[in-house]
Amino acid sequence: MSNTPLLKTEGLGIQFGGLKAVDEFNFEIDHGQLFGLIGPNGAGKTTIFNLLTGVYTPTSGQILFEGQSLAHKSPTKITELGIARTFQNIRLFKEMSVIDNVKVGLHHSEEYNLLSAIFHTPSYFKGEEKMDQDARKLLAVFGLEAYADVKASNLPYGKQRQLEIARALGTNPKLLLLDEPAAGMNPTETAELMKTIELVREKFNVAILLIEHDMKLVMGICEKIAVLNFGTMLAFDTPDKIKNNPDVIEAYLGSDD
Ligand SMILES: Nc1ncnc2c1ncn2[C@@H]1O[C@H](COP(=O)(O)OP(=O)(O)OP(=O)(O)O)[C@@H](O)[C@H]1O
Repeated sequence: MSNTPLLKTEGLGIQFGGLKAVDEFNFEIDHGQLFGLIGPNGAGKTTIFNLLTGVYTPTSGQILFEGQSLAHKSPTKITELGIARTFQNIRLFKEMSVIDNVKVGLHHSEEYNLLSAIFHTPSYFKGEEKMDQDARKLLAVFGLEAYADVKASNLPYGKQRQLEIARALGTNPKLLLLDEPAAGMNPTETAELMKTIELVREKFNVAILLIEHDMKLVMGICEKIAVLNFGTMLAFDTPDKIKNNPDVIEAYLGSDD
């Protein structure tokens, strides 16, 4: 079992009508690794996240998570198995408090007994208390504990993105997928985010795959980078090699991004 990669895709593909959005995508990531996924707009990056999380069903190939096929598994089941994500456009429960947003994620990992919840038994209160403590611990990692009772929509933009990551971590993932976490951030927020991502990887011992257009961030923290172009993998290498790969320069770095 120790040789089994955390995540492996074999010939993964999906077609929408005549368009092969992702084609023959072969990729591997192991426990604790921090990889990037880059490529021009429309290259298929978010589609890959949607395939990995069960939002889309592949039309070819397969996805193995700890050696187990994810075929026909629902997004909820996939979260339970250990894959969590954030979205390109922040998807928080904006009217709820910061801490309640984290608790929503924690429900996945808690043994939740419906009867005890309805009748508010002592075990319900104990469960609630534990959830509250766990949520506060997670917020503390992101320096968000002082904002626990603030409405999520009232947080500054950069902190909303951090909260989304905190909520995803609440499901106790082994693999965290971050979709353009620096989108819309100013340089100070981006620099803070880079530190947060590295801290999360160390503290939670989680593998991270991130889609990002901010090259400074990607090149600065990723061990390896997969480059996607028109749905196919153009290169999969270390940041230094990617930077100097002529195909990549032409397809991506030379484009408007
Ligand atoms: N549900 C869908 N139905 C039809 N086409 C789709 C669907 N989802 C994605 N596509 C198409 O697949 C291609 C890849 O889109 P995707 O959003 O994965 O790109 P991306 O690399 O994430 O781009 P960006 O950097 O702009 O977010 C695009 O041509 C897109 O229009």
